Formats: sequence, C-alpha cells, structure tokens
Amino acid sequence: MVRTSICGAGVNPSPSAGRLSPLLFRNQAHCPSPRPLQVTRMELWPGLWTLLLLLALLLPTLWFCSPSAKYFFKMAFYNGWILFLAVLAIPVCAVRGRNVENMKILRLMLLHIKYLYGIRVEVRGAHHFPPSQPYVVVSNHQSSLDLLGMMEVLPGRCVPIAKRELLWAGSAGLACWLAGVIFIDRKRTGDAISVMSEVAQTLITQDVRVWVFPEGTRNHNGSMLPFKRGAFHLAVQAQVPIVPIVMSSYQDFYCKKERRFTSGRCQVRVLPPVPTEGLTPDDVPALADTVRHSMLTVFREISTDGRGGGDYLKKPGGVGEAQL
Ligand SMILES: CCCCCCCC/C=C\CCCCCCCC(=O)SCCNC(=O)CCNC(=O)[C@H](O)C(C)(C)COP(=O)(O)OP(=O)(O)OC[C@H]1O[C@@H](n2cnc3c(N)ncnc32)[C@H](O)[C@@H]1OP(=O)(O)O
Ligand SMILES: CCCCCCCCCCCCCCCC(=O)OC[C@@H](O)COP(=O)(O)O
Repeated sequence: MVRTSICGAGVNPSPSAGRLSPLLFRNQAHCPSPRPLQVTRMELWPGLWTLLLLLALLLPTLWFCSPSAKYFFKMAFYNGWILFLAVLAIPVCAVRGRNVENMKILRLMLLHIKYLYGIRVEVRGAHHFPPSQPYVVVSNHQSSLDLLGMMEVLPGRCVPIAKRELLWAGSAGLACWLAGVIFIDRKRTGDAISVMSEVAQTLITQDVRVWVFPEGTRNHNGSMLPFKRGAFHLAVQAQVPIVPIVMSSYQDFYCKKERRFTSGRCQVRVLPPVPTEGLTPDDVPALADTVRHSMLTVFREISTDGRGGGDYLKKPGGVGEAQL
C-alpha cells in the first residue's frame, strides 16, 4: 500500500534505510517531533493505478448494463469530440479569417460522426436545391444531433443562424464564428430582427444562403413547435425562395427524456422551394403557416419507430397527435 516516511517515528530508521532513501530520512537527527505524513510522487502511483483499473472495469460495465449511462457517455463524447475537432479546425479556418467558405472545412470534419454513432442518414430530394442563387433553408430542430443531418445536405456558401450562447461554447463557438455562423440574441427581439434584416442584404450582395431553425429552440416532443417568423421575413425582404428541409423523428434511436441513444436511421428530405417573389410582410404569417404545414405532413410521413413505417405515428402522444 502507500508507504509514508514519518520523521522521528521512522518506519525503518536503520542507517541502511537512510542510505537507500536519503530523501525520506534527511534531517532525521534534527527532527524533534513527529512530522506530518509526506507522500512522495512515486508512492502515489499504486493508488492511481488502482483507481484507473477500477474505472476501466466500471465504465464498460455501466456501458453494457445501463442504457442511461450509455446515453450520457455518448452525449459527452459527442460534445467533447466536436470541441476537439473544433480545436483542429480553428487554425485551418483562421487562415481565411471569418469566411463562409470555412463552413466547408467544418462540414468535412463533421461528416464521419454518423459512422461513430451508427446512424444512417438518408438524403432525399437534394435536387430541389436551387443551383446557384441565394435562398433561406428552414428545418425542424430536434436536438444537437441535427448537426449530423445538416452537414449531410449543407449547400455551399450556406451559414446557419444560431443562438448567441453558442458563441461561448469554447472552441466550437470560435469555429462557428470563423465559419460565418450568424448569432442572434433571442431575448432581444429588436436586435435579432435588425441582425436578420442585415442578413437579408448580405444574402444578395455576397451570394450566401442561410439556414434557420424556425422553431427557435430544440424540440424533443416528436412534433414541431409553432414557427418564429424571422426566417420568412428574411426571405420576403430579400425576395428569395424558401427551401424547407425535414429531418425525420429520432425517436427510434434517440430520446433525451428516456435517456436512450442507440444506432438507427434518419431521413433528411429536401422539399421543393417555395417562391417569395411579390410577397410582402403582410403575407409572412400565411407563408410561415403553409411551409410549416407541408413540413409537418412530410415529418409524419417519414418518421417511423424503426419497426417499419407508421407504428410510431399511431401511438398516443406520437407525431400523429401533433397539432397542425
Ligand atoms: C470541426 C468542428 C467544428 C465544430 C463546431 C460546430 C459546428 C457547427 C457548425 C454549424 C452549426 C451551427 C449550429 C446551428 C444550430 C443552432 C440552432 C439554434 O441556435 S436555434 C436558435 C436560434 N434560432 C432562432 O431563434 C430562429 C430564428 N428566430 C427568429 O427568426 C425569430 O423570429 C426572431 C428571433 C427574429 C424573433 O423571435 P420572437 O421570439 O420575438 O418571435 P416572433 O414571433 O417570430 O417575432 C416577433 C414579432 O416580430 C416580427 N418579426 C420577426 N422577424 C422580423 C423581421 N425580420 N422583420 C420584421 N418583423 C419581424 C414577427 O412577425 C412578430 O410579429 P407579429 O407577431 O407577426 O406581429
Ligand atoms: C466551454 C465549454 C462549453 C462546452 C459546450 C459543448 C458544446 C459542444 C458543441 C456542440 C455544437 C453543437 C451545435 C448544435 C447547437 C444546438 O443544437 O444548439 C441548440 C440550440 O439550437 C437551441 O438551444 P435550446 O434553446 O437550448 O434548445
């Protein structure tokens, strides 16, 4: 076990012991009373090794026996891995400075994550993306795992709009900033609106696309929250089309409430663009409702419980109960 040198009450105060371990017994002659325990660095190793061994046994046991622990490990690794990748991405992106082209680098670096988690992402309707013009993408927002589906289809020169808090997520915040992510303060509607009005100009002048989660927050309940209007005002102001994208429900492989995270499938469906030419701000509420309605219809169509189409939709409280 851990051996200590106790001055004055030596474990083995023989002269030979003194020679073997001068560090332990130095000043022994002048030491009037017992001194506090002194643990040398070498003597800590056995304790550390025991601790590591215990962890090495405990972690796999938890992983295999407790789905909740598995959920936490997987989420912790997800965030940790992204933070780590961001550290690698920052110097590469910094060469260009804050630039939408850096989003390509982030995208390439994030694409493999779905394999680590055994999530099969199937993309449908990618031909609906207008080939070379600005537009506004609107998509449903279930969890931070949306990043996987998003990276699968993210068009060139497309920047997401994110909550301001993400800017402070360490290396990930800095990487997002370098890639041109637009940050808004959701608590200050006025400021957010003026940022989005500026974006409406930039969209045209700098030929960029914008990705918005119009629910405005993550939504785990297997439906879609009412849409915020900003994305639709943005598209109408810039007179550019809206491209709705629907990611199917994650319920068959991921549920935050039940702390369940297994492997699974997800479909990302790109819907036909919705033109906004000639529309005015007065048309925004109807536009937002129409787009949400079509997205919710597709969400119901493509979301399954993993046991083959539609069982999940019939469950009480499932997407079938979603309000239109
Ligand atoms: C290699 C490794 C690298 C690692 C790094 C990681 C890589 C990652 C890469 C990239 C990832 C990026 C990750 C992104 C993910 C983040 C997701 C999020 O953060 S989601 C949260 C933020 N998103 C939003 O909040 C949506 C946008 N929000 C809106 O559009 C809202 O409308 C907003 C904020 C502008 C206002 O919100 P209100 O809560 O006040 O709600 P309202 O009802 O919509 O608006 C109030 C009134 O203002 C009008 N209004 C809104 N916008 C307007 C406008 N532009 N002009 C005029 N009026 C407007 C509306 O019409 C409404 O008025 P009337 O009630 O209709 O009379
Ligand atoms: C300083 C260390 C901080 C550690 C934080 C770890 C962050 C890891 C980076 C993960 C990047 C994932 C990007 C997806 C962001 C996301 O999905 O944000 C959620 C918001 O849309 C909605 O927020 P909310 O209103 O809270 O649901």
